[in-house]
Amino acid sequence: MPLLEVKNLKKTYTSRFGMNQVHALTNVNFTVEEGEYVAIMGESGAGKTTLLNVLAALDRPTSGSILLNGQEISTIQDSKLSAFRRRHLGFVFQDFNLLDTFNNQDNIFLPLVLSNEKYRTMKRKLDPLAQELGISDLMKKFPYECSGGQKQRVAIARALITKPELILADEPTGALDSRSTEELLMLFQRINEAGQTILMVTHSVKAASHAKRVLFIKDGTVFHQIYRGDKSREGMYEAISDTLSLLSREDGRHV
Ligand SMILES: Nc1ncnc2c1ncn2[C@@H]1O[C@H](COP(=O)(O)OP(=O)(O)OP(=O)(O)O)[C@@H](O)[C@H]1O
Repeated sequence: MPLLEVKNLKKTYTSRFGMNQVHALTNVNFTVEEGEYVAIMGESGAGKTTLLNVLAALDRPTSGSILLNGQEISTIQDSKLSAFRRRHLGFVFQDFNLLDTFNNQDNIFLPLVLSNEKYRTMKRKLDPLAQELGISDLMKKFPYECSGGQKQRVAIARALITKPELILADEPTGALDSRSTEELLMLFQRINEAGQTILMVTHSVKAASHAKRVLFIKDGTVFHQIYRGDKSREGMYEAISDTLSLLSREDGRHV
């Protein structure tokens, strides 16, 4: 059984008085196996953020099915959604989403605090993770005292501390300089090699070339995919660039 199974997923936004409809996801089908590292690419407006929001159970699909470990998530009751997200998913955002009024340690503890874990248990989980991510010295600092790359590592610690089945990352390198981008990509690779499943939306060909598979979304559907296979990073980079330029042409359906 795949870790994530998305079937016939549709999302239509309807304006308040029903005058306008936008078919953001027209028919999305794909699966993600445990341990995969998948990037999602596509032009602006293709439906990537919509897809991520629906997968994250932050928004409801219009129809279709999303199974995470066999559990249908599109029909989970509102009252149970936050707990579901905390238990099963980890999030990494472009703008980090850290709370500036909490120090880094408390930001990382947040999902555990919400699950009523004891301080001692939280600390036991944090210490090896902070060490692995190279942020042990930053625990008492506040996010506004840290660089973008440091903040993103804190955000990754917050995502990983609950041992989620799936990390959903939305443009995680978008706010980072090239050195921090490289560090983050190496870190994602290490985390993935340690068994963590990652699904990442990105505009960056470089970021996507680190993934084991890239899905291309066009007009609200999965249009094409590339497997890394035994391609080098450079080979993957080229294959992604070629596909993107085909996608941007009107006759891209010949991919
Ligand atoms: N809340 C909303 N209400 C109405 N239409 C929306 C809403 N959110 C997104 N859309 C529309 O749905 C389509 C897909 O948008 P989406 O944000 O998912 O694209 P995207 O691929 O993430 O784009 P980008 O790369 O620019 O972030 C677009 O036409 C967008 O205008």
